[in-house]
Amino acid sequence: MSVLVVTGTDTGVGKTIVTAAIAALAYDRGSSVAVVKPAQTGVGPTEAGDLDEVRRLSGVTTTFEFARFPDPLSPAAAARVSGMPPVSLASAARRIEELRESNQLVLVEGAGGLLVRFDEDGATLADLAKRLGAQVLVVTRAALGTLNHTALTLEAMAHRGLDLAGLVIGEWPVEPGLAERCNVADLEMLAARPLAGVLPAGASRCGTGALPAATVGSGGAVPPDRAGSPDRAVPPDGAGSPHGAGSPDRAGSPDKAGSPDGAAGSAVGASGGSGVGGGESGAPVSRPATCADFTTLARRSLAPSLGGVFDPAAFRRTLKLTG
Ligand SMILES: Nc1ncnc2c1ncn2[C@@H]1O[C@H](COP(=O)(O)OP(=O)(O)OP(=O)(O)O)[C@@H](O)[C@H]1O
Ligand SMILES: C[C@H](N)[C@H](N)CCCCCC(=O)O
Ligand SMILES: [Mg+2]
Repeated sequence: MSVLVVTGTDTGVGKTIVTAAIAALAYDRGSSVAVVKPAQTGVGPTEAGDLDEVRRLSGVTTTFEFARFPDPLSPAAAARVSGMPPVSLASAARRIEELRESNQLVLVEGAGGLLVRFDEDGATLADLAKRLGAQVLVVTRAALGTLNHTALTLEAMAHRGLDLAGLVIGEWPVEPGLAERCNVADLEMLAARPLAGVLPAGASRCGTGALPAATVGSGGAVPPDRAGSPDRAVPPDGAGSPHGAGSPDRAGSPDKAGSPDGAAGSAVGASGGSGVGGGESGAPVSRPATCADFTTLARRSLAPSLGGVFDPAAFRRTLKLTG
């Protein structure tokens, strides 16, 4: 149904954890969700990639990595160096369109920022989003330097007629300094809208016994019944939370288009291996505590447009910001 492209102002800004958070919330409310990483670079054939992290945190197992290149480079450069063929934008778009037919939400995580190249012809994630007619979510940093990177990304999107789904801060520090605090209002000014989410630092430690303190959303969350904003980027399909955090969960996803990660020409094994959602048809499986914790955190950290209850105005009040 919907495709949401997740980009960032840079590599390492938290696209993967934000993708996992959106996936967790969609899954929790009963949506069929697929997550695609068209090109994974910087990890070897047997190493964990971004989709392993998505599976670990969200419990979503319908994940697809179209190509993997070992060198930590842009997909175009990594393909060139490895001698492997680059990712074809046309074929990536085709496969995502197929997934869209059988899933209520398809999340597509880029590599690095919006204009990083997939191939020698200069195809980018922006081209993929355009071809798919997908909204683009921009993950950004909180720290000094983010205003320029964010402005450049948003300007490039506007130039290409791409629709902004929202701006999310990927990692909000436990002790924000002056720049981080001031940047909240300035980022909202650049996006011409409130933040669509703020993930707290340490969010990826879910499941390691070190869930971060509720630095975001505590006292800022709006009641769950507000989670029906008309301008939501993620469709409000499904009623209630059939996969409620910690509750018995769905059986394996019968609605997958093709087979999950690793099965379609990828060298990547299905190393998610947690058994989440992987039960025999009809047999409920439990959602591990990692995903329950992470889903709770995701709900507090993402705005209603992304399925959560994060309230940017309350967040600003908590920071004692006026902007
Ligand atoms: N909110 C957060 N809490 C804890 N760690 C975080 C958070 N956001 C990002 N990180 C960490 O920062 C690093 C980079 O983040 P991440 O891998 O999500 O970046 P990315 O934008 O997905 O980069 P890439 O372009 O490689 O896909 C990771 O080690 C991740 O665990
Ligand atoms: C290896 C890294 N983690 C990403 N997967 C790829 C980032 C490419 C960035 C290219 C660039 O903007 O210079
Ligand atoms: Mg990533």
